[in-house]
Amino acid sequence: MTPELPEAPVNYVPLIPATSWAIIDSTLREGEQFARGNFKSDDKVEIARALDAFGAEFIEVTTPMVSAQTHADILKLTSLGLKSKFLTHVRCHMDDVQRAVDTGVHGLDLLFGTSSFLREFSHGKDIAGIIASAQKVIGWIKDNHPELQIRFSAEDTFRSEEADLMAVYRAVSDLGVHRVGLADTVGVATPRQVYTLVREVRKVIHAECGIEFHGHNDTGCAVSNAYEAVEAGATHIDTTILGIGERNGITPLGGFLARMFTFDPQGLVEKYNLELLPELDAMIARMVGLPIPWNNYLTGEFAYNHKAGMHLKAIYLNPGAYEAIPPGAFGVGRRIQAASKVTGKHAIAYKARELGLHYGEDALRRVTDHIKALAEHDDLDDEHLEELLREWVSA
Ligand SMILES: CC(=O)SCCNC(=O)CCNC(=O)[C@H](O)C(C)(C)COP(=O)(O)OP(=O)(O)OC[C@H]1O[C@@H](n2cnc3c(N)ncnc32)[C@H](O)[C@@H]1OP(=O)(O)O
Ligand SMILES: O=C(O)CCC(=O)C(=O)O
Ligand SMILES: [Mg+2]
Repeated sequence: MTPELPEAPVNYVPLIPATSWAIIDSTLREGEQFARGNFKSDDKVEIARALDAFGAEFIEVTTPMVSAQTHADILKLTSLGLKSKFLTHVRCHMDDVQRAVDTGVHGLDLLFGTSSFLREFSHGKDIAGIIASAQKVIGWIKDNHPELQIRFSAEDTFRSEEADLMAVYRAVSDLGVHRVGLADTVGVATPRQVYTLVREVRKVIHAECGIEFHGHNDTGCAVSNAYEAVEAGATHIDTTILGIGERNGITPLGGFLARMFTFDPQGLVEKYNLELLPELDAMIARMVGLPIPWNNYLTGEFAYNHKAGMHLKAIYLNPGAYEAIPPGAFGVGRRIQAASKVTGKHAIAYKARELGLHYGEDALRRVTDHIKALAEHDDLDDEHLEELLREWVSA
């Protein structure tokens, strides 16, 4: 139990219990499609182990069709004996599926683009052709590998005709898939669209069928859309560490968990080793050769930086005044930036007390104003602040 966790009121029932959804982390699939996502075999093992330690329920890996090395890497990953279940993302094609079934994965994530863009420019099949391929491929898997979980996703869902989508989802549900996927492939969906469509899809699939959401971040809605999907009844959310993926990526693991934490903190603590998130983010930043963005959810350098005097007064009394999520729950700390021009007397008094110094009201006002004036163009560093507080206490 994380000590800083906010206490839930007695008889509190979480609005969205963490038990209602699972993570499919796709750092090893969508993440490989990121501009700098060129993971070596050892990197893949490190990522899989880290996700497993974190508690990710599923890890999605690239299709073995990519290369002989990728095929060998999947075999290696699935033989690690991890608790996380591996899924491989394959085209709805017999060659791909036959190559994938013996890789030791728990399931196959099939997809077919259903929008007019992808029907015309990607694979050239109409809706009837997509359904016919799905029947052939899913039928073969069911007959030959009934142990495998099957998911079927309509790629570019949110630019597809609703009637087409419903026909496809109904057909694959009738074929007995375990999950259907909605993919916001170009990141164009709004939260309301996601909510509405998930509800509609729920009506045409069988009762046991899960619903997965995969959302790109082109218009900045990847986290909100994943949240709306869950609120509407989605059972699985695709994430990647730091959100890496095609173009500007997908729902980031940290961002999604930050969102969901606010509904059921205890549930998240029970499911995941949340305090490992900084290590996960740092690991991927290192592998892709980029810094963690300064404003990254939870783990960005300034995600828990407090500066303004009005904030600092309250933060010292109760950090919850200006923090939705206690940083300790995710293994990060807060930063108090007390010696800037926007500081106030309460923050300065706290800093002084930390040094064992006590200021009367007038002296506190004077030293605060002096610090604010000195910091007009740049903050004072800790050393300078301490020196000044010691000097002015007797002045
Ligand atoms: C939105 C997404 O992220 S979808 C996932 C994207 N992931 C990948 O592309 C995985 C990495 N890809 C690869 O290594 C290669 O593209 C491979 C091995 C899959 C295929 O390589 P190639 O045979 O050289 O084909 P190429 O990539 O140029 O073209 C894509 C082919 O897939 C077909 N295709 C596209 N979508 C699907 C689908 N859902 N199901 C079946 N076939 C499909 C296209 O029709 C095209 O085949 P064609 O040449 O017979 O028309
Ligand atoms: O298979 C899926 O559901 C998602 C595929 C994908 O990466 C996308 O559509 O952006
Ligand atoms: Mg994608």
